[in-house]
Amino acid sequence: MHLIPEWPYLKRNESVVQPEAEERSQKSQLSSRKSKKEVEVWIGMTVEELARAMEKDIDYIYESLMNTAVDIDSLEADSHLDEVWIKEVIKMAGMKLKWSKLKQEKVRENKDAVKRPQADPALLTPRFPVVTIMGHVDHGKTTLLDKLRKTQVAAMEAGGITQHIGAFLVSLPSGEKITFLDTPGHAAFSAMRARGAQVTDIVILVVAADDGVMKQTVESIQHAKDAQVSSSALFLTLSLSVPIVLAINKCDKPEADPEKVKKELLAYDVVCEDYGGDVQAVHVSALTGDNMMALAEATVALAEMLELKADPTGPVEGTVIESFTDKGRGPVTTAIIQRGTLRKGSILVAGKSWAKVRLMFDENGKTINEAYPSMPVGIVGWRDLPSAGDEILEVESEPRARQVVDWRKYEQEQEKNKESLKLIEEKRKEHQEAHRKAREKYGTLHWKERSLIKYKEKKQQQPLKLKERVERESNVLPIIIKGDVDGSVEALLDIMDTYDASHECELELVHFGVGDISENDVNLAETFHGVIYGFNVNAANVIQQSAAKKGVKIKLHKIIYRLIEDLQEELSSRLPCNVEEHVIGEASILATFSITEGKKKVPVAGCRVQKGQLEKQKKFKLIRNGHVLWKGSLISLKHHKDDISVSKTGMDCGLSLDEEKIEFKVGDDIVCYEEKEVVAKTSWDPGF
Ligand SMILES: Nc1nc2c(ncn2[C@@H]2O[C@H](COP(=O)(O)OP(=O)(O)OP(=O)(O)O)[C@@H](O)[C@H]2O)c(=O)[nH]1
Repeated sequence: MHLIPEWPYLKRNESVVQPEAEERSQKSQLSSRKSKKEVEVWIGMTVEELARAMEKDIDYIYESLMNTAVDIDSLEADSHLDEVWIKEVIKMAGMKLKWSKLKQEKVRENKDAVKRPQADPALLTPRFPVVTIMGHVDHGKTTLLDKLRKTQVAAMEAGGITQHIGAFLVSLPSGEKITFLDTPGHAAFSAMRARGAQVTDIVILVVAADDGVMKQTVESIQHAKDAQVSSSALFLTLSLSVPIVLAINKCDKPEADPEKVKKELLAYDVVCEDYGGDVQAVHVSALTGDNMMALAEATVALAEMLELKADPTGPVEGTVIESFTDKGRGPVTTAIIQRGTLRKGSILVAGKSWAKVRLMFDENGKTINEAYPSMPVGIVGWRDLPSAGDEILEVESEPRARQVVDWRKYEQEQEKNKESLKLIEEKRKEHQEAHRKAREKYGTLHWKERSLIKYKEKKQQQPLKLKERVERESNVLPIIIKGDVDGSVEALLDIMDTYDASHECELELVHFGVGDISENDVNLAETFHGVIYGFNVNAANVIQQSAAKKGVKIKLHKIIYRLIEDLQEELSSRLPCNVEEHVIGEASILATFSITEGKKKVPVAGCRVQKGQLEKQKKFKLIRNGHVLWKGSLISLKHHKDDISVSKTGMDCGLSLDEEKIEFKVGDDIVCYEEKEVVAKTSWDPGF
């Protein structure tokens, strides 16, 4: 690797790979090491950051990496450099590297809590099914759930008040139990699936017998097919869909046609038992409660076939079904327990929240002390509100819960950082593409030469000399750009490139370069009536005084977008003002007649002022059916026979216009207005 000797920005003593260096005595090597400049670096630093840390310009970094494996063409100021290249550049510059403690990213140890491995089959005990009811709008999901819930309430002591906790348990006379989720079907299902959580063992698909298979029926089937089964008996075949029980509803209606429903479902691979498949179909009426028990039994029968089992021992695992904030209790969640047994005092984590369980209750609001797998339970004690679908895991202690939440927040932060890096990378690629196109046009010329060619091309397109144009037209802004380093001038020129002829004021680059503002810059600006923009450069007092004398504006900035804002303002100030009309008064024409003045007949409009006032000295327009027929001044404004200067709301007046050919019509409108100049704003927005 070597540096190009003629590179102008590389001072001799900055070159590292000096063959003589090896021949130096140990003593001199030691002393040179001591005097080496120390550069603070960190992983992921950008080209620009490295240049700044080394007190060099960006081109220095490019040149240093020129003959390495780095793809220079795709390297931008904000490109992140690999650790190896950071080291290489520092080494080549003969500088010493120091890893920054603050910015160096330490790889944090993963402190997340995770589910336990599959339970030993010997520990598994039977559990009851968790069921979701799905189907098309108005096919009777809510009525069905209500009926099922009431069966339960009736089975309990009369007058029991049910509480909506997103799920409820139904006990059948046979002693079997079913947990129904009563969260809005699709939304809850999708939220849980999006988080990879699956709590449903069975879907009851409700189809109205008088309506048949509809759009959301098909979507529900798709949801059931896409979902994964949480059933322990089926855990080896995770790709299996959630089994369906078909509830053909509204069978009490005379127009009900259950057979049509079954036939229609064949097209979606839902094959009922009558058709040789394994889907049980139950004809029900959610309204009358007919066959409710048969539906529950069909569900239990399917659950038995699924051999649903869970491990009720060890730390709890579950899923958040719903979460809400209760005025008195704070954040509350409803959960379905899937493993272990939840007890008061357990420490849980879910999403980025944790809880020490203070209170547990069932759907009847009754405090419970334990919740087993498949049981819906309300949990109080959360620090923040977890989301539906979040996985609940029990951890050993509060400090451990805090650690998990901390880690998850950190991980989310990292994700966000990655996303912004991705965005930066996309921007870099866009720039790279623009550069590639420019290179196709200009070959491998240095950017300075490219800018000069572009500058000359532009000049050729505009044959009139700039000076003459500036003198003739006020909407031309000649500018001179000075920057501290090549990189900043190039960046500014790139931004100027986004300015095109479609913008109302012409932007003319008269001169650009690196370094402080000079007398020459001031002279050029004076000649062309231009403005000097300096980025990270100075203008000595004498220069400032000379500029002031010559009426030349020097604008110095240290932040690039401030410079652009300033330039936008300057461009705006060169634009002609916009003229806006302000209405002073409106009148409608009630009668038309003419008067004789000398030999001439002058048409007169008899008006009533409806709004504001008419002022004789202001401008007027005549409007018919929304179209402006005339704009101009009045030659007379009268009240009866008297000349007046103002006619106010509600007053009648007669007026004649400075255009005699106009014929007034009853119903026309007269508008009195004035014109106001409004400062225009440039439409150029380079996106800062
Ligand atoms: N005749 C008859 N009407 C029913 C039956 N089940 C529900 N309905 C009526 O059908 C209408 C819709 O019932 P819902 O239970 O609100 O239907 P849904 O599927 O929950 O509707 P969304 O919540 O909008 O998706 C209501 O007017 C019910 O009274 C039934 O078995 N027979």
